[in-house]
Amino acid sequence: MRRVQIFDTTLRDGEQSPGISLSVEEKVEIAHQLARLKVDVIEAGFPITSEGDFEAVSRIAAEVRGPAVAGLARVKFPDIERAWEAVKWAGKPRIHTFVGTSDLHIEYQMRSSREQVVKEAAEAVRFAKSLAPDVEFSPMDATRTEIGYLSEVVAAAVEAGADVINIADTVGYTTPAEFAALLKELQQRVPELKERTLSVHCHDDLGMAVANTLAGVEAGATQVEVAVNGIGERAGNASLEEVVMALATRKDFYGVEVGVDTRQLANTSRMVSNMTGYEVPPNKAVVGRNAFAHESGIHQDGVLKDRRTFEIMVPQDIGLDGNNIFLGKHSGRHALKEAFEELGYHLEGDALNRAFRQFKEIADNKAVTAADLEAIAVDQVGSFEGKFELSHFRVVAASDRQSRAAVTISHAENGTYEAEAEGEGPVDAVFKAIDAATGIKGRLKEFRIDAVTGGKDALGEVRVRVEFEGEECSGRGLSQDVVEAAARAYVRAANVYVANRSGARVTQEAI
Ligand SMILES: CC(=O)SCCNC(=O)CCNC(=O)[C@H](O)C(C)(C)COP(=O)(O)OP(=O)(O)OC[C@H]1O[C@@H](n2cnc3c(N)ncnc32)[C@H](O)[C@@H]1OP(=O)(O)O
Ligand SMILES: CC(C)C(=O)C(=O)O
Ligand SMILES: [Mg+2]
Repeated sequence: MRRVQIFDTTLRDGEQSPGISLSVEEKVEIAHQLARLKVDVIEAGFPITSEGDFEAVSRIAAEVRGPAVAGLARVKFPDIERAWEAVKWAGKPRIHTFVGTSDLHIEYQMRSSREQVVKEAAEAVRFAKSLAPDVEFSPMDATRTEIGYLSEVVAAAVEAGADVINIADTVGYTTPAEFAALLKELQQRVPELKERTLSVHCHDDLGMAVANTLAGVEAGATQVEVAVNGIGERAGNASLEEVVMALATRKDFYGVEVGVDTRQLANTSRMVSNMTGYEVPPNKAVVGRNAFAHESGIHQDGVLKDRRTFEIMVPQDIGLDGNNIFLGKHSGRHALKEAFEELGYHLEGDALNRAFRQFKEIADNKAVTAADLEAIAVDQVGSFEGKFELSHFRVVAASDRQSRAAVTISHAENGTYEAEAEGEGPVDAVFKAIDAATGIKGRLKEFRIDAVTGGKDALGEVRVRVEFEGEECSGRGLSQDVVEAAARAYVRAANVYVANRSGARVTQEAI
């Protein structure tokens, strides 16, 4: 049976979603989970774009074993060299180079010509192939590229040594039937494609990314580029879990195999959602919380008699068989570490110790759920611990006057600072008191609060984006007290600013 390779681009195209900015630690953690999920390729980033991206791709290449690790590069030699420097540590390194091939892209973005682009594409592939054993080439905006020219570019890339040709529906423009016809014609025009991997990369602008990807498989593609929870540029990429479960559930129809361990899908989806702050809609296919919930009487009746009447997949298939995590205030570090592992997180050393303290504080007040543990893990994996720490705060809030807050902030080297302030509500008052204590004035740009679980005793998770002297920094805080969660998030953002100002480089947390 034909095997379809799963190329995951959560950490590259997925991270291009507006507002998502993962730290290096978070990317490495997600990459480990993708390896557990057994994807075939992890596109870990676009190394030339920043020091942070370069570091993330290099670390993933060096630390994560199993999948191939790809780095993106324009058809520019410096991009390709940088991508190679980052991926070369991988067991299976890949350089992925791309260029716009539609007349729109050539004329208006590249300000170039068809002749020049085909030449640069071939040179780039040849150069990449001189460095890496595995090279992928993508004609960007392929679905709006005239087929004759698309075939010419693809043939040139194949001739130059490309191992994988990835046909990108960059702006989510095509339809399933049209895409299948395009791929078939391309294979006829470039027969050498038979000896290469044909890949598809679809965007969801018209809500057809998954349908187009599956049409690609029907038309002969043996690699699909997807992202967890369908995140990605604009409306996102084809969702990994939907494509995988469609291929697995309808194996009878598609006649292909995938190597993914589908029982890791739910964990992976939650991890990506928690770390990116992009929530999964309740009615989302496969991983939405209602995907296996039956509301109406007739459906419930059917499922009670035989699940197959209204369910085409079972929750266990995606790892929703309930976990066996029972942790309470008497649990120790080993049990906590084990529980984190079960949820897909690897915490050690200081991060585990901080998580353990946080866990004990919570367990003293409430029953700790798997969702609480995930929130604690995310809080520790992605957090940057700087010099300032919130030691204590007090706030008085009333509906008929300004709120008043007092904070004590400790500094790793300079002792403690205390300050008081008034504000429009308790959060504003605490933020102003923190400004006064640290001596750094921040301007709140974004504030988000989420309850980790239901119930009055739920943990509150606050994400802030704050501008300090023209520089925007993010922070995240977790506590049963939402004002405390907000204060912790704000102090973390201030720590990022202080570290950046002093020359240390901190890759920002996502808000
Ligand atoms: C469809 C996709 O997902 S493509 C990937 C998108 N991802 C990103 O853009 C990642 C984040 N990007 C960045 O950090 C920056 O854009 C960088 C570092 C890549 C480049 O920054 P800058 O050098 O300042 O260029 P800027 O982004 O303003 O413009 C892009 C330039 O690359 C050119 N370009 C775009 N794609 C390609 C390509 N595939 N190959 C060669 N050149 C390209 C453009 O024509 C433009 O060139 P110009 O400066 O001569 O006009
Ligand atoms: C880099 C390419 C493959 C891309 O993301 C796109 O065209 O959408
Ligand atoms: Mg894309």
